[in-house]
Amino acid sequence: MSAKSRRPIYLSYSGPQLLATSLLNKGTAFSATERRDFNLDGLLPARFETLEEQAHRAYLQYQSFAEPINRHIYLRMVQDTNETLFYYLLNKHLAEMMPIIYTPTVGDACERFSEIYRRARGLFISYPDRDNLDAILHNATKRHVKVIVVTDGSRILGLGDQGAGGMGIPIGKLSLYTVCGGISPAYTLPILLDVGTDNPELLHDPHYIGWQHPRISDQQYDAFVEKFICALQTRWPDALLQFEDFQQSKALPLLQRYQNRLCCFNDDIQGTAAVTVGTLLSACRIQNQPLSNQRIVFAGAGSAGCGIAAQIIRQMQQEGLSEADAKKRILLIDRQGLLSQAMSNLPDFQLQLAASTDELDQLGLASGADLLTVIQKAQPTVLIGVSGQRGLFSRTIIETMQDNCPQPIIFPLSNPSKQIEATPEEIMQWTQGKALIATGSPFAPVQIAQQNYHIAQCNNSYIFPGIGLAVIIAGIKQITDNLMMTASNVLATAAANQTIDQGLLPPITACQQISRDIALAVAQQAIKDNLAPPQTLAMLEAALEKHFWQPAYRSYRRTSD
Ligand SMILES: NC(=O)c1ccc[n+]([C@@H]2O[C@H](COP(=O)([O-])OP(=O)(O)OC[C@H]3O[C@@H](n4cnc5c(N)ncnc54)[C@H](O)[C@@H]3O)[C@@H](O)[C@H]2O)c1
Ligand SMILES: O=C(O)C[C@H](O)C(=O)O
Ligand SMILES: [Mn+2]
Repeated sequence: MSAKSRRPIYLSYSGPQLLATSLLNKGTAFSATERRDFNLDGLLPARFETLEEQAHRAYLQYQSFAEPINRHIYLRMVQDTNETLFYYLLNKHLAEMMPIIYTPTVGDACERFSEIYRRARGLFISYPDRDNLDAILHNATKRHVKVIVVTDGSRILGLGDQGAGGMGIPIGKLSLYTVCGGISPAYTLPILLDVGTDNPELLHDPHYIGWQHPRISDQQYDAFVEKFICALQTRWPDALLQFEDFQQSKALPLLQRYQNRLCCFNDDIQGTAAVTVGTLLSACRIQNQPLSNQRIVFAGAGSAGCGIAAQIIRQMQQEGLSEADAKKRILLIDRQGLLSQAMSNLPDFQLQLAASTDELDQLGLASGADLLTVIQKAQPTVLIGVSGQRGLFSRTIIETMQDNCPQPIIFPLSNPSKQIEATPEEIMQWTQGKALIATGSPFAPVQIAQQNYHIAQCNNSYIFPGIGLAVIIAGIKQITDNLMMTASNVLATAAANQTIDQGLLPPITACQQISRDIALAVAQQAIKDNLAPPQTLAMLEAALEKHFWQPAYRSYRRTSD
């Protein structure tokens, strides 16, 4: 539906209050009639500007900042002043601005959150306010919240505990829900659960903006989250809740506790698994091999690593392997080396995926073997980095892998860029341009022997906006691994024509189309799986068109009209 054919919005706001409401503010784009009707005369300079003209000025201002962090601060200011202009700008310059509002610059913004803090956005729910949750949610002032991203700031990208500074992540993720998934910013809400921080620098920083207190005990934490979830369910029972950047000890337990109680998912476990399986399928297509032929080694067996491994096993089972045989194709390495069933004290989610003693014997590997030894002996065809450790993939490791596999698939997925296991440039040089690479953060194309290779950004941002859109158009009640698998297959299909030099995934500028495709496929699957009320494809398509928000100014009328 074009913006022009949309009905006017009836407002009770006027004057400075209207200009201060970022979802409604048009700045110099308020017409003469609107200026008169809404008491704006004299509050704006004389000239009327179109959105396009405003965006032109904003882009010049944006370019006047050299440092990514300053560009981030600028864009966040535009977002907090005029959201229509912010999303119009983003749409126009998506490839350039996505790394500024999202990964990797959002990582700097989280680390420096207190220092660069300007204006309030979203909800900070701190532990001392635990008896006031309903009032806090009420203060969000948004009646129709449909997508929430929540973090407790405990594992922000590969940057560890950032406390309240972690709020940068939900804000950035929700910006992508809007720009890629067409979800109106009026429906989104970022939330930071402030349960303290164990980051010593933040605990001693006189400017720290959060609750300056060590993280609460596990018992207090569980009770607090439970209260939060209950308050959410009372106020917005149909909203989608995305858990984001929770530390390992919390991520999976929270997902397991809540996935059957409300419409929620953990992006680092499930969204990452979906994008990675989709990207792997794209690499397999280039190699003309099924996924089930690959032997896969993980460096990092945390939320992301084990989430991806579990989804790979499901995909291999779909290709015809038994669960046991699929498991055998995967080896996981964490700080203590190769994970095996012989290790005591492994958490359950790792134990389930750890190698059996029989497998170790067959491969001639010892429990706890280091990465290099595992690569020498197991001869993997795929290496996935989700460790957050810069430099973990050394030249020796990559060269050793290629000794037994001429075209290795190597995915250093850790974010932000400074935490990557090895850069695409390094890997391409060490493999003479042969490796099929995908990274979590964006990287410039690599030139080898006069050939430019684009590097796919295997980031969950290809997945979650489409999931959100699916929930909205179909009224999905629960997010399952099967729905995530549907999303990864849609992504693989979208990548079906990629050539090696174009990279394993379509460019991020294709994200709107991919999100639409994911939304429709996931919605249909949810209906089949009885997770949403029946609707025809035509009905879903119509709902998608109706909901897909585009940045354009609407006309306003006074409520008294
Ligand atoms: N590309 C994406 O879309 C995406 C999505 C999620 C997470 N990530 C990235 O993956 C990384 C991990 O995220 P997570 O949620 O799994 O965190 P996590 O803390 O749950 O897991 C990280 C694991 O790496 C292990 N590790 C640390 N040093 C290691 C080493 N030298 N060798 C082997 N293992 C080591 C840790 O012990 C831990 O188990 C982060 O950098 C994050 O930014 C990327
Ligand atoms: O935030 C990202 O860029 C991806 C992912 O969710 C991460 O935690 O690294
Ligand atoms: Mn994350």
